Amino acid sequence: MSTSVPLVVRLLASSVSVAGRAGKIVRDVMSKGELGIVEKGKDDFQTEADRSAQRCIIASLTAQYPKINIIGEEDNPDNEGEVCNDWLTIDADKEILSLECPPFLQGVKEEDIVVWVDPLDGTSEYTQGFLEHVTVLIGISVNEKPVAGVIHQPYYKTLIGNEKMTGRTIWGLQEVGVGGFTPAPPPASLIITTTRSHSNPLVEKALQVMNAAQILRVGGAGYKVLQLLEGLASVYVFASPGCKKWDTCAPEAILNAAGGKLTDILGNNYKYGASVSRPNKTGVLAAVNADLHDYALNRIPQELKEKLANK
Ligand SMILES: Nc1ncnc2c1ncn2[C@@H]1O[C@H](COP(=O)(O)O)[C@@H](O)[C@H]1OP(=O)(O)O
Ligand SMILES: [Mg+2]
Ligand SMILES: [Mg+2]
Ligand SMILES: [Mg+2]
Repeated sequence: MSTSVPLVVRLLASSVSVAGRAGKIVRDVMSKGELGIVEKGKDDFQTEADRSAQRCIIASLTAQYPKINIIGEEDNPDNEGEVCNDWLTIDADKEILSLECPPFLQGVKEEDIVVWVDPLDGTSEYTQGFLEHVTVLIGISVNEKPVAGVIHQPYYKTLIGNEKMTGRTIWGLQEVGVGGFTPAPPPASLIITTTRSHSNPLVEKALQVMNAAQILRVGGAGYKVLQLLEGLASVYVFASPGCKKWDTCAPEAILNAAGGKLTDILGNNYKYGASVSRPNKTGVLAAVNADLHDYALNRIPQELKEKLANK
């Protein structure tokens, strides 16, 4: 790999490759049928796929970028341990390596970067068989801001010619754009996407006030942001704590690169430095463009915003 390629671009290229490898681990665990489910908390599960995919991603990125702070969702004592060679992925996606690095990211050093890893987003859906909702998320932040990211969808199916392909990888880089799929314009009417497995009265209240033509209930922050990018929905509303920094870093970076916006329910940006608290306490509000984001933000009653802020 050429070292003349700026660090952020190399890291994104490596992340695209390793996300695909992690996606294969996610499929392999499911085909073996031994999910090894552990309950971390209420409505909060971990499987062998979450654990193994995270070990693969963290070991592979650490081997290549030893000084980058990489934070994964799973509290996994094996993270530091040996990882089989078959999981170590040091390839880098060629298409990404050839991207022009935006000037503001050219001088970035390993010490300036925090990578947020969600090895399997949509674990509830994974255990219940809603496999297309499952994604692998790798978000790259620089000086607390999400600047690049990868959403890999291990169960996405396409036909290319006569060949069946499984899995796809969507990426985004600020000031460059997005790739790995064809973005589509927003739907003509207001279609909202939201949680299917973590709802509560506040979440429902925030949906009621939107006056939406349709509400889609699907799993995972990654999958919902993909729905925005593909023109299946225009706004993602989740007025509840529950998501964490690894859920939103990659989706936010990709959505930004496509001209969209992701904030909390009060309209404030989350920060992604290593010392921030993990939970996104004040929810998620994302939209395909600033106008729709403004519309949704203005619809949410002040009282609901305060309830969430004071939780
Ligand atoms: N109450 C919660 N407990 C644990 N994880 C949550 C909770 N709410 C949201 N999440 C995480 O945020 C993602 C998006 O939320 P939702 O699917 O409900 O819209 C979930 O897939 C889950 O990520 P993960 O599956 O990686 O643990
Ligand atoms: Mg989880
Ligand atoms: Mg997640
Ligand atoms: Mg997860």
